[in-house]
Amino acid sequence: MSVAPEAAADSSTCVVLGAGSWGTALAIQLARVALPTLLWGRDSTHLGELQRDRRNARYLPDAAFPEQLRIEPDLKSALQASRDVIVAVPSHALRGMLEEIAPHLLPDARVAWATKGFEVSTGLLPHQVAREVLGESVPTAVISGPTFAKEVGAGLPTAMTIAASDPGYAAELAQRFSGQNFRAYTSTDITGVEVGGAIKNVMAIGAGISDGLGFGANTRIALIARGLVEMTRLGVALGAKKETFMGLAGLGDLVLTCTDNQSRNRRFGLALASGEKVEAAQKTIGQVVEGVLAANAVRSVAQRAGVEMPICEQVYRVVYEGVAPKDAVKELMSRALKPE
Ligand SMILES: NC(=O)C1=CN([C@@H]2O[C@H](COP(=O)(O)OP(=O)(O)OC[C@H]3O[C@@H](n4cnc5c(N)ncnc54)[C@H](OP(=O)(O)O)[C@@H]3O)[C@@H](O)[C@H]2O)C=CC1
Ligand SMILES: O=C(CO)COP(=O)(O)O
Repeated sequence: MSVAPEAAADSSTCVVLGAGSWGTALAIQLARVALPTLLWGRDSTHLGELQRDRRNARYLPDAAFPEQLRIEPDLKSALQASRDVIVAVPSHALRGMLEEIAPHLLPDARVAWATKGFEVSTGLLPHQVAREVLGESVPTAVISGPTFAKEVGAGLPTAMTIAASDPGYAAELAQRFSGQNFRAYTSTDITGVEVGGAIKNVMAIGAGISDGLGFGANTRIALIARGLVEMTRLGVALGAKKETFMGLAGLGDLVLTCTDNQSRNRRFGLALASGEKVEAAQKTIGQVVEGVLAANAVRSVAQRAGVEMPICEQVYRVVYEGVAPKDAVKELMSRALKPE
């Protein structure tokens, strides 16, 4: 396999790292709007299949690759071909991925990530991890919002948020992704956008548990509305803007993930409510379930920040302490009454 020479020479080339469902969908979107796009993944056998089939049968089987999408198995070559790097690996792999690419980035490289979650061992948000690894001089951005990979792969109308401290970079990246089917909004509130993306996964587990136990629409919406309060409270304590949580990367992604079974986090919650064990439920889903790690990380981050997050706390207890989902709900309902 090799990179098409015209792709390597073109300054508009983007490289996407991570050939799971989201990396593949993002690469398809960039190629769909006619940008030369390289997709790299860590498993060369899998990449060979992508090259052969012109689709990702394992992670995104229904979406055929546009012509502008090329598979690049060599990480260094991919990074030499483009200054615009988009990282789409799970949160547990983000630091390692950034460390691996750092020595090979072009001098004017810009790095964005689509990862949702905190780093569990440190409680750091992705932009804080990136700053530790890449330093201050590399322009960085986060891509987030209500964006199921399957729907982006299918070209269905979608909106997302791109946040960067440099508004020019966010605007340029938004321009690159946007097309007739896709609209990217910009923000400078990196912390808010990242907190939204991390917390909504924990809430989606909660919503799956609630629906799986047979509770109704009232319960689901109470969870979403109070979940938004928890998310906002933590975000603001960490320096985010309150308004960000009313946008695509806050409320938008929270509602999407809590209400649709495309969400792996929601399906994980449904499985727990049906009595499945944590490991078995993760195995059945067969893809990353970020809310499992986030439930753990958020607990420590919230405790450190002195922020009360009762729904996240109960999701943590179900996932890590084996508390029965029904008992977790009872606990939430019996909390002392307070003003909204
Ligand atoms: N899917 C979606 O709809 C969306 C996902 N996201 C976020 O995107 C991130 C990635 O998730 P998603 O693509 O969905 O996950 P998937 O489970 O679909 O795929 C995970 C991908 O990451 C790869 N990977 C795992 N560990 C490493 C590593 N150490 N180095 C390099 N690659 C690695 C896997 O490789 P391998 O196959 O070899 O294991 C696989 O290609 C998550 O943070 C998620 O929350 C954000 C928006 C939408
Ligand atoms: O982040 C997502 C949609 O915005 C994907 O959600 P899940 O990881 O729960 O599938």
